[in-house]
Amino acid sequence: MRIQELLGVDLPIIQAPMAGVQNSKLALAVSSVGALGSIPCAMLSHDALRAELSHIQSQTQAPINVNFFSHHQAELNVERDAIWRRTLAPYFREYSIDSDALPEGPSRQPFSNTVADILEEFRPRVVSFHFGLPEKALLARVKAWGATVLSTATTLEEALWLEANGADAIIAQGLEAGGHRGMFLSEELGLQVSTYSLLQQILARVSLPVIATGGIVDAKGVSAALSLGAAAVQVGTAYLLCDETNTSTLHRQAIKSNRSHKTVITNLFSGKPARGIVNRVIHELGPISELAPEFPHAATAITAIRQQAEAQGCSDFSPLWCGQNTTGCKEISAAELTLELARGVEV
Ligand SMILES: Cc1cc2nc3c(=O)[nH]c(=O)nc-3n(C[C@H](O)[C@H](O)[C@H](O)COP(=O)(O)O)c2cc1C
Repeated sequence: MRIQELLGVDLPIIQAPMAGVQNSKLALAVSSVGALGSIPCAMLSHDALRAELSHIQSQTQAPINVNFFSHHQAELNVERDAIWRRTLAPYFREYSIDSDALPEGPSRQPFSNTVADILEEFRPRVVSFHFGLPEKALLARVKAWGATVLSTATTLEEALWLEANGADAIIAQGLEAGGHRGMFLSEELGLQVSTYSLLQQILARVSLPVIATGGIVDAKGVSAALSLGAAAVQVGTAYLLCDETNTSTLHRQAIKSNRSHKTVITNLFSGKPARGIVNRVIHELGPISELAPEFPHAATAITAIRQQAEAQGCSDFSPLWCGQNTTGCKEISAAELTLELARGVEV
């Protein structure tokens, strides 16, 4: 089956779900020209999720991909958290923050039965997961209404695991990709490979359709990925400046600046590795810290500093998620960008 039939869309192009910078407005714009729009749901409350799904239902019959995290939610390790707060103490002092009285960081609950209850009311055609897949019974609930299930692999081993455990298509996320790495079997960053290498490694061993993602920003990139055998592409970073995103002014400034090519994989902002533009806190602490609490608990302390800094117009502590290739980022409508990308698809 062609991937367009599996996903219910005309174009083999998926707008990547991007938590924190977009909602259904971007997804609907992308969907309006025949590609698959996505909404990131990992940080939505149950009420907000229901509101987004109702809004989409009122606007379109076309499928929209709903995206969730399926990580194992670690308990907060109080000792490690205290060490982390001590590491960040100079910044707390700089911004006069009481590190003993921090509000909890942004919620990132894994996919759950409660969320599946809400989805069942709407029966979305495409559901994607980052960080593996939910446990078997929960995944079976999603598949029971006929959803196509996508999940991200960052290594060949992860792709083989996803194939054996119920994914319908695999998103091959290369090292270039912006945002969180979907890695779930190994934490070994040194084993992560670039998009085209990963795509070909997976295609050689897996029979499911493979969607290439990471560093694909224009028609030439789309064409290259498809000619290497990708069934579709997923594009994130290129959409970050589009009119329909909520990318903050500071984030936009960083993407448009002459430092946008300086991205690294860092765990400082959430506890899991993610790619973003280098800023002061990454520069001073180093991108990867053994001391950062486990995902998502690392977010609590740094978010408190980030909020104070951002209020002063400073992105020194902001997660400036961004892929390695920003050459396709344009301040145009998402429909225009999607149609530009579509020129890379042979018809
Ligand atoms: C700002 C940002 C936020 C992201 N958030 C998510 C997310 O919530 N869920 C997800 O599955 N992937 C997320 N990603 C990763 C994308 O799905 C995709 O792997 C990546 O954007 C592809 O690389 P590119 O940015 O070079 O196009 C995010 C990426 C970015 C840039």
